[in-house]
Amino acid sequence: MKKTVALIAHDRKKEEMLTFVLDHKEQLRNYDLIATATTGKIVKEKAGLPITTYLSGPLGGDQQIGARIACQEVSAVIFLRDPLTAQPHEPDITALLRICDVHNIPVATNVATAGLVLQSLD
Ligand SMILES: O=C(CO)COP(=O)(O)O
Repeated sequence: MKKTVALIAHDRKKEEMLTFVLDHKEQLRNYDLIATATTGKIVKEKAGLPITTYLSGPLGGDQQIGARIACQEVSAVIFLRDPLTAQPHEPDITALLRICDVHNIPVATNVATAGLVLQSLD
């Protein structure tokens, strides 16, 4: 069974996420990808990778992905947070990071770490 990798990026990090995905496209094909709505739409349309999307982060998407993590269904999370902008759904973001720690799931919050996490998944 394929491992599942979650991709999430805040608005000012979406371009960085797209560049990361394009740079790692062949490797990412090996995984079932899941994402919050807008991040997933960009990955699907601009990188052409199949991806399952949930709600947008502010509407509950982080919590939906968190639920999958809690069910042990996600192998790694790449979450490019915007550290310079306050988010209305900050509690959901904190909860997502917390649930990764609860279940010892690797979570990368910048592209440098994301590269290392992907390398170690194979
Ligand atoms: O807000 C997000 C994560 O907290 C991301 O949601 P979108 O991918 O829908 O922009």
